[in-house]
Amino acid sequence: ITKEQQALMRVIVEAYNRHQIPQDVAKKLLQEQYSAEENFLLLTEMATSQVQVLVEFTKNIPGFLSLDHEDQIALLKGSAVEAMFLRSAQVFSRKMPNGHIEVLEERIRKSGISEEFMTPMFNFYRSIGELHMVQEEQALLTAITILTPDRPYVKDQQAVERLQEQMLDVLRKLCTLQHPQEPQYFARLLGRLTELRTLNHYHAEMLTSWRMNDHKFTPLLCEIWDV
Ligand SMILES: Nc1ccc(C(=O)O[C@H]2C[C@H]3CC[C@@H]2C3)cc1
Repeated sequence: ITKEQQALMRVIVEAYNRHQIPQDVAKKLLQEQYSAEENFLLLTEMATSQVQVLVEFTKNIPGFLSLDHEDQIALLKGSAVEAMFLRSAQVFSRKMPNGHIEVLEERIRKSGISEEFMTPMFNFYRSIGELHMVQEEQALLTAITILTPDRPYVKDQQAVERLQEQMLDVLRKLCTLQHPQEPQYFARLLGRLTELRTLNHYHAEMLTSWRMNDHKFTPLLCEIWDV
């Protein structure tokens, strides 16, 4: 790993750790009562803060702010669901003290999310948990997800590809260093990004069903998901 790649990684990891879900949202998960309405409001608050954290993290990805402004918006809107699930999977699988995980799982299960979406979502959480990623890998994988060139409406795909390739190169070297006994580890991480893409479809269904039951969203969520 070259000196500049180490600097790149430090910037990404610091940004990733600096922007975390506010503690008060996490605390509320434990305190509020368990009605479906209350659970939905908590998830809305959680998703809204996840999107805020995503925007702040993205602004710190070296080179991102030099991209075409409309492409910056297209990348954020195109990756918001995947970045949110990647981060909540990581929060789920490690950051949260044990008691909290069951509570969050319980609230998600009882918030009007349809069963057919629940399974793939928790399978994904489990598959991320099993990887035991270090924070550098988590931060780089999130940046790689955001810098996906073929999102809808991206005009200058080459510019995005150049940034993404830089991140992929650092991640590949890091995996070789961190997991010498597992040469396939890097490929497994990228395989998670494919699994992540399938969640987009389920998430869109989830939003539609909530909207049909007249559930309230925040302005930020309406804007990022065009609902
Ligand atoms: N009004 C909304 C509430 C929650 C979401 C959402 O995507 O929630 C995500 C956060 C974690 C729990 C369900 C998923 C993962 C979207 C709109």
